[in-house]
Amino acid sequence: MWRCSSFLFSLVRPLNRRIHPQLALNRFEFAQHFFTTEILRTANEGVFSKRTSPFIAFVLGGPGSGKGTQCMMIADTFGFTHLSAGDLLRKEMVSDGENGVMIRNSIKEGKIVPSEITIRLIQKAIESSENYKFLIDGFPRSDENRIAFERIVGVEPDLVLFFECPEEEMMKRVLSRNQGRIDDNIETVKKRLQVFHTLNLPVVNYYSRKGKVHKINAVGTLDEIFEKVRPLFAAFSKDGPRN
Ligand SMILES: Nc1ncnc2c1ncn2[C@@H]1O[C@H](COP(=O)(O)OP(=O)(O)OP(=O)(O)O)[C@@H](O)[C@H]1O
Ligand SMILES: O=c1ccn([C@@H]2O[C@H](COP(=O)(O)O)[C@@H](O)[C@H]2O)c(=O)[nH]1
Ligand SMILES: [Mg+2]
Repeated sequence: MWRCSSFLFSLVRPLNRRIHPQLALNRFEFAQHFFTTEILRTANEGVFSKRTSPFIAFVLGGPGSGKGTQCMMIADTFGFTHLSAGDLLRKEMVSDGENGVMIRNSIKEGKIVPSEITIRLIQKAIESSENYKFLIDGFPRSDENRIAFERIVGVEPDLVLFFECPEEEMMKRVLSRNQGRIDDNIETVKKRLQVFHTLNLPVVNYYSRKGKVHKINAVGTLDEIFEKVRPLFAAFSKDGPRN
């Protein structure tokens, strides 16, 4: 679906620009204009069947709060595509791309990679997907990230999940994760927690004021936490339409 819109967008973009800059459509506007009918025809998921743009849930929480773990369970159960911003950056980091070294240094220091880079990776993943429902895990990390996403991609999240977890628990989980991540060490975790408080939380507060945040107590077994998450996605099914 979105891959298709991207291809067609690339065909009409020069035309848009020649006509009038204000008439140029961004990619999602284009998808809305040209694919509304198809979504209406194929969708079969209650209130969301009338959607004309992708369904986007931002999944936020401190390091080790369980975002990735719960996203995998949501994706498996409800047919979402799970896009972890951190995973996309780690993949880019080991590719031959020009930003590899900068991304590695940022992750090692627990710093936030420039918005344009992360957004480009997320946007590419959305556009190349057949799906229309996405979990964006670990993004936006700052108000600057959030504003850039809204400006570049032109959509707001439909809901925001926030996993609330005590610091000692997050620290314990990260330090016993054992996946070979370069930021799973005590020095980097301390920095990441600081960034979480100063830059990530304002994003949660912003969406709270807009009534979009669903706060989940992230302490408990995986299944206990998933049972709190489940009702938020009840309108979706695993075998629901992907295009
Ligand atoms: N409810 C839980 N109880 C105990 N351990 C958990 C729980 N949820 C996840 N974990 C474990 O904690 C570690 C961190 O979880 P996860 O990778 O899902 O966190 P995250 O929020 O994605 O972290 P990061 O932001 O660092 O990517 C993993 O080893 C995971 O298996
Ligand atoms: O939007 C993002 C997401 C992540 N980063 C960088 O990656 C690491 C790890 O992210 P996880 O989500 O915990 O896997 C994070 O500390 C940042 O350095 C980012 O810059 N922007
Ligand atoms: Mg994660």
